[in-house]
Amino acid sequence: MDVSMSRKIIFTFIILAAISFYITLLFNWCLISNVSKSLPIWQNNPIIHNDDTPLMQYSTSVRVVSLLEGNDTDLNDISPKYRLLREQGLKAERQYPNALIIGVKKGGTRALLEFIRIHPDVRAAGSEVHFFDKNYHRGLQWYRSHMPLTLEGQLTIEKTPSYFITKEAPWRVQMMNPSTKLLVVVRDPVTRAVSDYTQATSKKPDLKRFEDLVFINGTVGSIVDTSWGPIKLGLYYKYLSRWLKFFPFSQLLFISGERLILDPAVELKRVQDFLGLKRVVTEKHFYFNATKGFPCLFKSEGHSAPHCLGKTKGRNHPFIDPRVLQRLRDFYRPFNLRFYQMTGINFGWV
Ligand SMILES: Nc1ncnc2c1ncn2[C@@H]1O[C@H](COP(=O)(O)OS(=O)(=O)O)[C@@H](OP(=O)(O)O)[C@H]1O
Repeated sequence: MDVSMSRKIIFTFIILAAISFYITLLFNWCLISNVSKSLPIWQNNPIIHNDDTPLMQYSTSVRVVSLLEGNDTDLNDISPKYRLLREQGLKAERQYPNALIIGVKKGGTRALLEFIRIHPDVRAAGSEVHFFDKNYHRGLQWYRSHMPLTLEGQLTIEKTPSYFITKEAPWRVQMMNPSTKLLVVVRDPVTRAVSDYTQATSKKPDLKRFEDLVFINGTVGSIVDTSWGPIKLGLYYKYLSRWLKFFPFSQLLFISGERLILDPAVELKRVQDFLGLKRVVTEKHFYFNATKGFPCLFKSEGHSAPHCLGKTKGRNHPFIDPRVLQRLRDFYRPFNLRFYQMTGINFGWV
């Protein structure tokens, strides 16, 4: 091999080495710049989850927040949805309820809550909070912490049916907010008593027969035992007069439990008007489920598919001696009349 030939080989080798070095450099630069671009994306998009537990991911502590149920500090979160809300001047907060479904037990209170919360301007506490009866000692902050997050303009609603019969509840609610709107779902006290009893037997199957508990000495002709819870609770006028000592009549709305089953849209129209809401919940939201025998929903906040209320709503009632039922109707008649006079509504219980 002559000298000029070996020079050519060395020269070609140098050129090739330079090109390969340049390509490697270019490749590494692209790689580094892409990785650094993707890092802020991880940081700006924390994973949305229903739990508050921190999640370790990509060796980084990622705060897990729920858009709907998080606490107030979640608002400082940099999730794009919150940023969007903030940019629009919207702030999500927990607030005390503007309206309460105060009763009556077994009147159809769950149905009312589930129906009204379809409304986009309504947010509801999912379970009964029992603040104004059992949990009052826990304080208002505790109560508020059990409320859902709401945006400006949205109403907060809570339902605990035992409020209606709790002696202290009227003044306690008034102390919280004298403008609180009060919703009362009422139902024929006779069927309500049977419904109450049916629920009690589901928890205590060895409970005496309804017929044996209704009367003081257990016989049909004798005195109705008004100390027995299912009977006492049907004396609506008595409980209502307590509430009227603390709230003007205009702040109460009475919903017929029977109409809520037969024609939910009509009752929901009244409820929306009373709460100052646009009439959004209409007949289009309901269908009648013949098997269940009750109106059900096409969709709601938590379900995108048609669904009915749970198994504990719309139970089969036991057979009750018709003479006992008639005796109870006669017993309630004067008290119902008094209630009709107080509310200005004839609920048609016969
Ligand atoms: N749409 C629909 N689906 C199912 N059930 C309905 C509905 N609308 C009203 N109801 C009636 O609601 C009764 C239960 O009342 P409450 O929800 O107030 O009960 S509770 O006090 O919260 O336990 C329940 O009483 P029972 O029939 O005795 O189970 C129902 O009659």
